[in-house]
Amino acid sequence: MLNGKKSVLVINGPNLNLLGTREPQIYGHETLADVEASGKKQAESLNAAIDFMQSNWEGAIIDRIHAARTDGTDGIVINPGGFTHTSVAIRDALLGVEIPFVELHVSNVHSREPWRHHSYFSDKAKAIIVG
Ligand SMILES: O=C1C[C@@](O)(C(=O)O)C[C@@H](O)[C@@H]1O
Repeated sequence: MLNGKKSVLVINGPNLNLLGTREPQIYGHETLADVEASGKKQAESLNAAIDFMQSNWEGAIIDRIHAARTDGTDGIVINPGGFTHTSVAIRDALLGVEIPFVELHVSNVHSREPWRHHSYFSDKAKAIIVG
């Protein structure tokens, strides 16, 4: 809780800073700023606090997750980008802080290359949003 409000942390991993220009046929035309603005609006309508971070660095994402343990974060929404399919370390960070998380992907990873079907997060996520 943050100032009496439920608090959500939204983490976007590598290459998601390029949303809007990156392979728009897969990821669409909305920028990360657009996505964050609509998340902010949604949080306001729910009287919740929201914070956003994006990084292309695995360690920076892990450090932010660790900080969430003591900054009042109640839940995390994470799009780990390419780290979805590789990162035991980000998985361990999420499990280590014991904050419930939702896994989110802009594209439907299950309709793409077979190696995108495996996620290090899905079995521990409270919910999964794809596509
Ligand atoms: O970077 C990304 C974005 C992604 O997480 C998505 O949002 O659809 C899917 C991943 O496979 C990919 O590496």
